[in-house]
Amino acid sequence: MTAQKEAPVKITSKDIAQEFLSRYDTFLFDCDGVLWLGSHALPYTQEILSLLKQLGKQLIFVTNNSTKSRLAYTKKFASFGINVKEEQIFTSGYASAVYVRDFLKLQPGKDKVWVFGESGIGEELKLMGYESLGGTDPRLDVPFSAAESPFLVDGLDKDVNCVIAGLDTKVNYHRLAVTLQYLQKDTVHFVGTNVDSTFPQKGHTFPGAGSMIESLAFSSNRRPSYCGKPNMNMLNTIVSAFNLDKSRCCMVGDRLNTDMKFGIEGGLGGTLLVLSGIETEERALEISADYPRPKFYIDKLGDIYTMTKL
Ligand SMILES: O=C(O)COP(=O)(O)O
Ligand SMILES: [Mg+2]
Repeated sequence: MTAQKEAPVKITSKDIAQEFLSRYDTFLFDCDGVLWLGSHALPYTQEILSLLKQLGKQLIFVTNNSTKSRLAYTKKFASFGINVKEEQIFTSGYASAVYVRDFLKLQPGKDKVWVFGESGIGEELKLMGYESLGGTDPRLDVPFSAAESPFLVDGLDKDVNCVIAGLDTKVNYHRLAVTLQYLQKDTVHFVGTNVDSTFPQKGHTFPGAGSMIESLAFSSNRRPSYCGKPNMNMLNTIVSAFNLDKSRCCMVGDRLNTDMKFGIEGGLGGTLLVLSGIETEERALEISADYPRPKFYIDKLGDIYTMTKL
């Protein structure tokens, strides 16, 4: 892993904040733990994003959260008073659908995808013309019975050639059991949205997508192809979509092994770790083989706004 040799700089004053802002033209924002915790916006999220827009900065949102589609995210942003276009948003669900289309080259209208996860994955697949099964189908909410599951009684769907697994807050034995049946076929590809072991919410840390996907990996004795951060395919898609000068880009995130790794291994000019989600100051400063150190860190994103404005 490319190590960040210099110790991370903590943004603690107006001068450091302004110097930080002047270095970059484009900011790539992680969402959970940076902009909000579930339905609670973090302080001054709306203000810092509009300040950056006023300064002429380009804003891109890169989330490992696959539960919502990009369109659904525009509505979440709007609920916080933030106007964001679908093209500015990249989710791990979208990245997984792109992988199915461009790398696995599954055929829309013919190949189907079994989804372990929420609506964000199936909606992105549908936009690309793929039929998906499983996912939010309410019949999966029923307690599992091998003899009665409508997904098993008539046999597996022969057109399913891929499983995409992501965060599912309705995870249960029925979903795990049927997904495993598809993964036991070695012709079925195994795609994971994101590795995040945990998921930050207001006042709590809950299980993340990785904890569910790894359960499927363990039972099937297979490894998934993970598509979200820190996978470089996701970064390459973004860099070419916007023709970005990577040296003038900064990745802002709350997790070292996804967000900071994504920015550092992707050769972006900067990385900013916020301590409002998963990580602590101690871990930000630690030298570890498992995750890189960020270039900058700050308690929370909104502090940049309060430091420069108030
Ligand atoms: O859903 C997750 O696990 C994390 O999402 P994030 O990348 O926006 O922090
Ligand atoms: Mg995050």
